[in-house]
Amino acid sequence: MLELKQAVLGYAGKNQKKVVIDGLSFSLEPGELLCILGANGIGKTTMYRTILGFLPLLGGEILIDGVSVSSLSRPELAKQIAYVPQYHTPPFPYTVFDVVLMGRGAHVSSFSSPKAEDEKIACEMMERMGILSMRNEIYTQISGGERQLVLIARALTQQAKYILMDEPSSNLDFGNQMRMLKEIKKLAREGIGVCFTSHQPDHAFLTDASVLAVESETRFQKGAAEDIITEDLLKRMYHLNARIQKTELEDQKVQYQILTRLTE
Ligand SMILES: Nc1ncnc2c1ncn2[C@@H]1O[C@H](COP(=O)(O)OP(=O)(O)OP(=O)(O)O)[C@@H](O)[C@H]1O
Repeated sequence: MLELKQAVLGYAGKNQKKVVIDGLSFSLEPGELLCILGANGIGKTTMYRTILGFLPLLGGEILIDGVSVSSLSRPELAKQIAYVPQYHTPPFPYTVFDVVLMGRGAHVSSFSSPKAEDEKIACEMMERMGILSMRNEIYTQISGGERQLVLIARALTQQAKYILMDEPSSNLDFGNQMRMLKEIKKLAREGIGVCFTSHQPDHAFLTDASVLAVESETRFQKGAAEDIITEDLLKRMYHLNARIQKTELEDQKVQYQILTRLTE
């Protein structure tokens, strides 16, 4: 289990400290799908970067199965957590295949090169994301949405226990958004703990994800999507008057939809 306990997240310079999130506690279980909601600038990326050790933890603890992530080496951490960033520009014009194969880094010792087995896994994951035919294209010359799919394939290739995704649907067209959501739901069913941020609360309903709502520096709540995403929450978080419509479907499932109108 990945656990944050009273975590204080932010930026510490030589003379000043900027706390963005203060006292965040939640856990992500293997096989759980968690959607993190929060307004722009609330601290979602800061949280990911702290979990991954790119930013120092300013207080509290971050643990995997009871062990502090700060005590893990880079390859040990990479076997536990894969990350899909919002933006990524590699320093060289690698091919799509090379970028995806980089996900095997933690599994290949520094003195050896990737083996046929690593290449097979990379190809399988490209196929899964529908980008195998792009394998020889230059990563810096493909579209933003295509890059997003490549980064997801790279994270899958890492075969980590947990995947953290920073707005994975932000550059994707409607069809690719739905396919990506289906894919991450499937990953969770396969036992991976998947956490994704989204600016579309609908995505939490669509995927039956649990939700962590980050409302302010000190106000957070986690629970089932239908309990957390309320009309009041949408007003507090997005300053929006919206209605949540509940529809009973024939197969006894319930569908929740967020309805908004543009008013003068
Ligand atoms: N390098 C930095 N130094 C100081 N403050 C920073 C730095 N990077 C980000 N911040 C601040 O941290 C806060 C949280 O930013 P963060 O990028 O984590 O938000 P976010 O929730 O991911 O936003 P968005 O939804 O817009 O991507 C913001 O106020 C931002 O200005």
